[in-house]
Amino acid sequence: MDYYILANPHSGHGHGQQVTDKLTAYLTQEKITYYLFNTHQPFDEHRLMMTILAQKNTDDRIIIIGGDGTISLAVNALPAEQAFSYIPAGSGNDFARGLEVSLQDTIATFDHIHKATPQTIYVLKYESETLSGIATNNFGIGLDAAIVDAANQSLTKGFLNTLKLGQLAYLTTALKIIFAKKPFQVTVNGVTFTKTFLFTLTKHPFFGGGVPLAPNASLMDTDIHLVEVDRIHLLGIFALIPKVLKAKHLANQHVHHMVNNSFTLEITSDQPVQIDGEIHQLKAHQTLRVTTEKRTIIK
Ligand SMILES: Nc1ncnc2c1ncn2[C@@H]1O[C@H](COP(=O)(O)OP(=O)(O)OP(=O)(O)O)[C@@H](O)[C@H]1O
Repeated sequence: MDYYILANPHSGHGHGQQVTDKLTAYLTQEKITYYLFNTHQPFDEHRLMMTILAQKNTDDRIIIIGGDGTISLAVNALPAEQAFSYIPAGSGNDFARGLEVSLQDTIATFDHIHKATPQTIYVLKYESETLSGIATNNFGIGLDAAIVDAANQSLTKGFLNTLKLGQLAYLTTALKIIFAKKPFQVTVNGVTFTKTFLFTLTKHPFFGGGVPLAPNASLMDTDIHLVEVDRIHLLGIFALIPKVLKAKHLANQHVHHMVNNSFTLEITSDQPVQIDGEIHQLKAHQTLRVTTEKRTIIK
């Protein structure tokens, strides 16, 4: 059994390179055969995964090293029946938090992988006329899309990440966007929300680098968690933020939490959507269906 490693050396501001170096040194020392495929540019994951799939034998294993963007792109390139392992090396690492994989100890994570047997997890699968794919983290419409878009571009994120306060980047950007973002209307599984501010579907608890948006969500079951927050006055929003950070927000009257294994929704105005941190557009009056897809992880 050999290892095929797909690594993004740029993830986590260079942490991907450090994690890869640590792992490959250990594999060499342990005389475990591996083949390393480093991404050379953004969105290189699909091409590399195709090469790996063409070269590997059935009993060889795939390890993905990177952050949330890397794991999302890599899983989208993988056939559903192909097992994979993941060693986190990003800045947010929400998928790794959801999987309960160590964010620190690369070698311990590999040792677990090496001895582990395959397990089933469920990730989001989304389909509309113009958008389709797999989301390993979250699918968000409106506010969180605007926040992710702005946070990805903001200089603050890089600065705060160097201080290991990446979560704050989303928070400070969120504060700015909160003043500007208008509510929108969405109908989901027959329920209409007329003044939606934040609308996020997720299979695991975390959002924006460890914020527990859906504290009871799990990758191990088929439940999809929808968290919807209404547009309320600014004081109410500010009062809600510490509650979200402490996972106490679901009891708030302006927060709606629905759990189902399938959601069908439609919006009445065009909105930005963020899918695993990538920004797309969702058109008004297009039906979007979100279900789960079974995947196999070795962790
Ligand atoms: N060699 C490369 N140079 C620049 N960008 C790359 C390279 N390889 C991959 N990418 C891009 O990096 C992005 C993924 O980064 P990733 O999300 O994994 O790290 P991160 O942002 O540090 O972590 P997190 O999302 O967990 O905060 C993807 O858009 C991917 O295409």
